[in-house]
This record gives sequence, structure tokens and C-alpha cells, in this order.
Amino acid sequence: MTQTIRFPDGFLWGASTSAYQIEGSPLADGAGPSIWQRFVHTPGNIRDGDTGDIACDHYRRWEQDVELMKQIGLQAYRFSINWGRVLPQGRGAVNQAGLDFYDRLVDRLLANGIKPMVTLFHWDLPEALDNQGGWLNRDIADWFADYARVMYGKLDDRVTSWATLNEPWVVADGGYLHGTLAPGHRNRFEAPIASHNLLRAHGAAVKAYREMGGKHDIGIVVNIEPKYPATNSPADVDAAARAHAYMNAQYLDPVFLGRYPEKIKDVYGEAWPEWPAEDFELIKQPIDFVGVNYYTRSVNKDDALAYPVRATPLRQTSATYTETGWEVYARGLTDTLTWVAQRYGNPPLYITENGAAFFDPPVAEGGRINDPLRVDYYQKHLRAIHDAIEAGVDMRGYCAWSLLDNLEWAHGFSKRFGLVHVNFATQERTLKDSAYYYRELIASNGKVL
Ligand SMILES: CO[C@H](O)c1c[n+]2c([nH]1)[C@H](O)[C@@H](O)[C@H](O)[C@H]2CO
Repeated sequence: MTQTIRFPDGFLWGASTSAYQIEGSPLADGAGPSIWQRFVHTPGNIRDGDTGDIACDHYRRWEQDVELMKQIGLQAYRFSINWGRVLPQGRGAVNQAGLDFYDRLVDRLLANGIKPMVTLFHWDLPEALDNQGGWLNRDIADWFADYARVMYGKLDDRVTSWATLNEPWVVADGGYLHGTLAPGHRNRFEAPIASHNLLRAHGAAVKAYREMGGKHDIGIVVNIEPKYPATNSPADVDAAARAHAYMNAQYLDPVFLGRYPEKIKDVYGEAWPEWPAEDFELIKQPIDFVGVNYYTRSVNKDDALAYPVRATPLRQTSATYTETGWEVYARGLTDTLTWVAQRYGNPPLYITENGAAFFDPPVAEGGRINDPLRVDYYQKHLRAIHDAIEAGVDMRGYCAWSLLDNLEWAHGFSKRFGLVHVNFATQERTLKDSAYYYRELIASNGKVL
């Protein structure tokens, strides 16, 4: 007999996006360019030469998109602020038109009973700050706190959920070590510095919020990918531990424990600096929640040549893989959530991103888009979350990635994660079957699982 699944009363059901991936109009109405402007217009960086110049045209179609959220029955909408739209130079003069865009969006969400969940930084660093060293300049912690204060001042009377950063690991690993994301650096000595300054900036923004008397929730969003050893050999077990320290513990340990995992020095070796003790006092500001972005797991084999973790993920022969090459492994989400709960004192958790890119069929007669693999992915992962809740994890909500098909960074528009299909030639939106499924899930608080 299948178990009747019940999520906690008040469990929040939402969907997520990010500014650069959906807004378009990156330079409209006084906005300053982000590092992505230069990166996407550098040939070879983005598949098919796609850019965020238009993307989902959300900057102009935002009212229509709020209607879509209402149609799906979203209770929350997680979105990010384009820092350069509000502060064109990253610091100093405020661009009122940019601030007004987010002000209107928040008001419209609230008017439709949708809770705004705001992320201050989702990778689109203002170019002007990158020209001053960006995440490599220790002053960025203050620059970020000043920007955060502008947003708190404008929106904290209505926004009750703030996240400082989205996935500092991706910024450091992709933007500074492997160069696959903006600003496109490939420097093993820069990566830990950028990563550490991201965490310092997080701490400075939380401290600023508390100092201004902020009474709502503020937290951080991290990607977590559980690392399993390919065999129980000491070499593979240690390889998985290095990979775990590098992608997972490197972020929440400083935030909650005020220190890095010891294994991180084994990962970076000579590239790992010593940090001033006061940095950890700043990073370790108490937070109200952790946003967990979960997509997949990895099974790791020891590999001396695979810098920096010296571990190689092995493809699992009997598994389903998504279009981004990620194994569908819902059990990894339960393992992830129980790990966070056990290691950091069971903090309130939101799934701030979870979803999959599968090849979607074209819009069928009657406007239906049948995406059974995505429905199956959501069903499996929500059941995994429910298992974590049963195990005592303090789960507060879930945001599907993503509301709309959007610019999947270096993949361009080739990878579609949306509950809603976007025809990028016409900007027509079409709810996929997964959106209708999600609507039922929300209406029944998960009972249809
Ligand atoms: C390693 O990071 C996570 O796998 C991850 C996956 N994703 C993310 N992080 C980002 O937060 C989104 O902007 C991406 O669009 C989304 C889908 O790729």
C-alpha cells in the first residue's frame, strides 16, 4: 500500500530563476554591464553564440510571467537581483529605474499571494567591480554589504526572505579555476581567494542586515552534491572525501563552524593560503536558513591527475541521465539533507533549486508539452525530501528549477529546465505537463505524490 505523503502544514512551494538567465535588457534604463556581458560576447564561451541580451525578455514581460506563476499556483518565487541594474558601477550612485523594476515585481508578487524570495547575488557581478579585482579584492565584502543595504532599505518592508549568495562554489570553481563561467579565469591560486571573499561578503551582508535591525530571514544558498566512493578502497574513500570537502563542506563549515574542513588543504595544496582569524568571525554570522540546490550525486574514483580534488566521477551504467549529463539519483537528496541536519544542528532548510533538463517534444496539438521524465524527476525527488522530513530534517519549502526555460549559462538555450516552455524566437510561453503536475502537488500540499 503506497504511503500517503503529507508535507508539513505551511510547507512553501515555489519556483526559481536568476536575473541574467531570464531578464534580458542587460543595459536598459541605466543598468551597468555585468561580467556576463563581456563573457557571452566573447566568441566560443557560449554554445551557439547565445547571449542574455534578450533571454526570456522578462524585464519587459514580467507581468505576464507573474500571471504564469499564479496559473501554476506558486506560493513563492525565488529570483535574483541584477546588482548592476541597481548600482551600475557596483558601488555609489543608485539607478532608480533598476530599483523600481524590482520594487514593482515584489508588489505584484505580493498582490498575487506569492512570497518573494530574493537572492542578492546569482553570479552577475558588475563589470566595474571586476575591473577593480572583483572577488579577488578583499574590499568586495564591503562593496557587497553596501549593495545589500540598498536592497534591504528598499524592499525589507515587504521581502521576508533574503539569500546573500547563490552557490559560491560554482563562482570560484567555474569563474576562477576552470574558466567555464564569467569572469573566465583559469588560476588555481585565485580560486580559493575568490571563494573566501565570497564567504566574507556573505558574512558582511548578514552583519549589515542585523545591524540595520532586519527582522526577517536571511541565509545562503549552496549547491550540494553528495560524493560516494567508487569502491571501499582507502584511495577511493579519500578521493570522495576530498571531493566532498571541496564542493560541499568548504562552504557550510565556515558559515556554521567558523573553520574550513581540514581536508581542503589536501585539495588545494600550495595554492591554499592562510586566512586571518577575524575573517571567520565575519563569515560565521548566525543565519536563519540554508538554501540547498540539489541536482545529482557523483561516484568518485581516485585519480591523481584530476586537479584539484584528484577524483574522477564514474558514470553509473544502470542510471538515467539528464541532458546536462547528471545522474538522476533522488536518494542522494535524502543523504544530503540528513548530512546538513546532522553536521550543522538541523537548521531550517529550503530546497532552492531542484530540476532537470530533458529534451522536450515540440508543442503538441492543443498546446500540450508532454515531459514525463521531468514529472518523474520531481516525483522521485519530492519523495526523497519527504523521507528526510520523516527522518527529522527541518524542511521548510521547495523551489523547482526553473519557472521558465532560460539561458543555461555556457550551454546557452540548449538545456531546458523550465516548468514553462519558452519559444525564444517568439517569446511565447507554454506550460509543460510538469507545470500542471506541480500545480496539483501544490494544491494538495504534496498528497498526489
Ligand atoms: C553545480 O551547481 C548546480 O548543479 C546548479 C545547477 N544550476 C545552478 N546550480 C544555478 O544556480 C542555476 O543558475 C542553473 O541554471 C542550474 C541548472 O544548471
